[in-house]
Amino acid sequence: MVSFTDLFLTSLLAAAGLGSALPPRIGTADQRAGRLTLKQVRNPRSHRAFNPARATYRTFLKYGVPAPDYIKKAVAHIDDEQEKALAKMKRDKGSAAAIPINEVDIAYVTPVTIGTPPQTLMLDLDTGSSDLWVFSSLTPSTQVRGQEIYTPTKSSTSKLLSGHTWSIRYGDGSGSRGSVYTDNFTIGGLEVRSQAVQTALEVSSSFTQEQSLDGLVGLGFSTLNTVRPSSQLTFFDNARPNLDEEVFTADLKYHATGSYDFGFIDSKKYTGNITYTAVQQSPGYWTHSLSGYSVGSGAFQASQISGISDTGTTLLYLPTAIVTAYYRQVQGAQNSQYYGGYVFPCSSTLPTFTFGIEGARFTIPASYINYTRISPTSTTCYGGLQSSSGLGINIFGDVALKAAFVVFSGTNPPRIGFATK
Ligand SMILES: CSc1ccc(CNCCO)cc1
Repeated sequence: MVSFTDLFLTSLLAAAGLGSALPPRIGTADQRAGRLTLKQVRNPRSHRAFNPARATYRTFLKYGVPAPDYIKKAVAHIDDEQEKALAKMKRDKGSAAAIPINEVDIAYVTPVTIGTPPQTLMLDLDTGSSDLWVFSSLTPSTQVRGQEIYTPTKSSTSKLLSGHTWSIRYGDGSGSRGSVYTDNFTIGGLEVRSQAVQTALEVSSSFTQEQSLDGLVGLGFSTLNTVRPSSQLTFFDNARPNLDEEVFTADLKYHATGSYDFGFIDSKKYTGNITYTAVQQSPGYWTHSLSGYSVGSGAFQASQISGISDTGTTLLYLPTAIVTAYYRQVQGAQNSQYYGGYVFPCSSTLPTFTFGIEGARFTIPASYINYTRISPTSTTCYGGLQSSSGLGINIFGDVALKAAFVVFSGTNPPRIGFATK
């Protein structure tokens, strides 16, 4: 059977007025004694796409005929087109804003679009969980207070994932549950077709009260997803195969809009080098260790502190011994049962808090730890650093993460990187 390549070459050679001077085939199938059979194999080292004009050019060279100019130009034309095509494939990326939902950065939301035509919602990208759920047309109106909702029946690309349900409870006691659709979903220009979108049939009161938050995008590992009978993949796990780099980055800011990037690391967003450290992905959080800490100008205390980097948790929760060492430096600070944590006079001068990632050091400004007044007229303030003793896990929440540029790397094995900014 004459192959496409043969036909293509013949036609090119014919066009060049060279007839079918195709090179003789190598590798005859003849098994008679005294004859040699050579099996052709693909060159495993050739990563470059096949450029037919280059093959023709070589044929000219092989038969000692100077290749016409247009053949040389054709080689370049095809190389350019292949280069551009490659640049488009596996080059997905996205970049979107991370907007604080109130004046003390209790959470950050990011605009996303769902469905056809696109419905825009503001969702909390949460590395501490792995469900993508939204306020929806199925959420009782008594539980919706100003949130944008996703209405699957208005999307021509929505599909019910029949028989599937979900239910989630977060560390702060909030929660939600519901049904599941798949639909087109984009963040910052990065699209995932048929992303599982979990539609809320019920949300807890703390979600109802957060009127600027329309749901969550879980960016933990998909093993934590609560959809049953079959669990669903996160947006990042769905997008990963098409991303230029298997990463997403968080650049959260203090009382300002930051950003999340997918598929690339923007060198304009950080200074110095990124220091990476190992991630344990079981049971599904971005679990890693700090290499130690220091309070204010005090000496660095080296100690492996295991915890989770969680963009969906507001504060920094560390072992009681570290937290008491910090507040011992704050005149009038106390661990208040009444207020449920460490409080201090708002007029206090707080020390900075520094944490280590391997050999690197990241300092949280005192202002981040002077988190908020107990009430608008109170002179008592609540700390951004609190004890993790009641949680059973240390949580490096937004108070810590906004002091760095953070790279969540979905490579195998996964790792997490921190850089100053
Ligand atoms: C009520 S506002 C709210 C935002 C995010 C979450 C989930 N974050 C915790 C674990 O990452 C819970 C409540």
